[in-house]
Amino acid sequence: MMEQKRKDNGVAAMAVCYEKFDPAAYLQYNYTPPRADFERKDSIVPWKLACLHRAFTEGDVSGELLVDIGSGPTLYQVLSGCEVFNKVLLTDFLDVNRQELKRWLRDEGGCNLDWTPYLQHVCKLEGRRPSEWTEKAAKLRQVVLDVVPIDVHCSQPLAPDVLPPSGADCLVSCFCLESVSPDLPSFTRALGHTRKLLRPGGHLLLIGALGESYYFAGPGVRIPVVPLDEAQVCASLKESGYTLIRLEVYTLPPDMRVGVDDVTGVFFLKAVNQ
Ligand SMILES: C[S@@+](CC[C@H](N)C(=O)[O-])C[C@H]1O[C@@H](n2cnc3c(N)ncnc32)[C@H](O)[C@@H]1O
Ligand SMILES: O=[N+]([O-])c1ccc2c(c1)CN[C@@H](CO)C2
Repeated sequence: MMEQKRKDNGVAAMAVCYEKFDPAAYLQYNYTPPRADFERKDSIVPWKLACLHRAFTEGDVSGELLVDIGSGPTLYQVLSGCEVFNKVLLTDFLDVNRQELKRWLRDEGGCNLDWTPYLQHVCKLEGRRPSEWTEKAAKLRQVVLDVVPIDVHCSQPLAPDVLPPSGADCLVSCFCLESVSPDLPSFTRALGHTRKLLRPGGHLLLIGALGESYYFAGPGVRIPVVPLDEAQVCASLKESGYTLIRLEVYTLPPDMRVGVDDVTGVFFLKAVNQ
């Protein structure tokens, strides 16, 4: 009884932290230069986009439905996947983030970040002209089904009727699980909960923070993070029932450490549910 209460308290405390999450600040901190500088070979966001582009297009990932776990206020994570899947479901715990994404999807203006450079960069990765970013934006708006609530700490993270009985064909999740879990066992349990959303043989594309113990999601909004190393990520992946295909690591150069967190590295992994 005490153990369950301890788990519940940790998750509840994390939810309180997220009440102050500021999408505009978060986007400013992490998705503008230098971390998102498309002219720099060593910038973090182009590295992430290259990992995702390769993973979605190297031939083993296929199906109808791609689900993004913990989308936040960002779209970069599905810019390659929207060309491979004809249905994309975005998810987040917070309504402020779901509303940010819906504003972009409705093309009504008022978004807190201009995604054009991202769309142009991914067009280039696809061998297309950057000017085709408008077609890519239209494609993304066409394939996104909805932006729905999610809680990865629930054994059923999504509402019952959201997914088809067969589940998703592919999951993508970026900087979510380690940023919402009070400790490593909770991170591993959340990974296991997400696996239940994925069909057998489906793929997981996971991006996350290494060595990070906190990040700022707004002025004075300090959110604790489970500090992970590669070995822990691989152990949690195996314990939750996934089979690792590939793990890649980006180590932050000093000028990518901009004071909004203490992250030391970023991992990208591709895994399969079998
Ligand atoms: C660090 S942000 C990551 C956002 C985005 N995926 C990215 O790549 O930048 C973590 C996200 O997890 C969401 N979140 C918080 N608690 C959650 C929970 N219990 N289940 C799922 N997502 C949660 C937050 O609302 C936030 O959008
Ligand atoms: O450099 N980046 O592209 C980037 C993007 C998002 C995030 C980080 C770094 C590090 N902190 C996490 C929250 O735990 C969020």
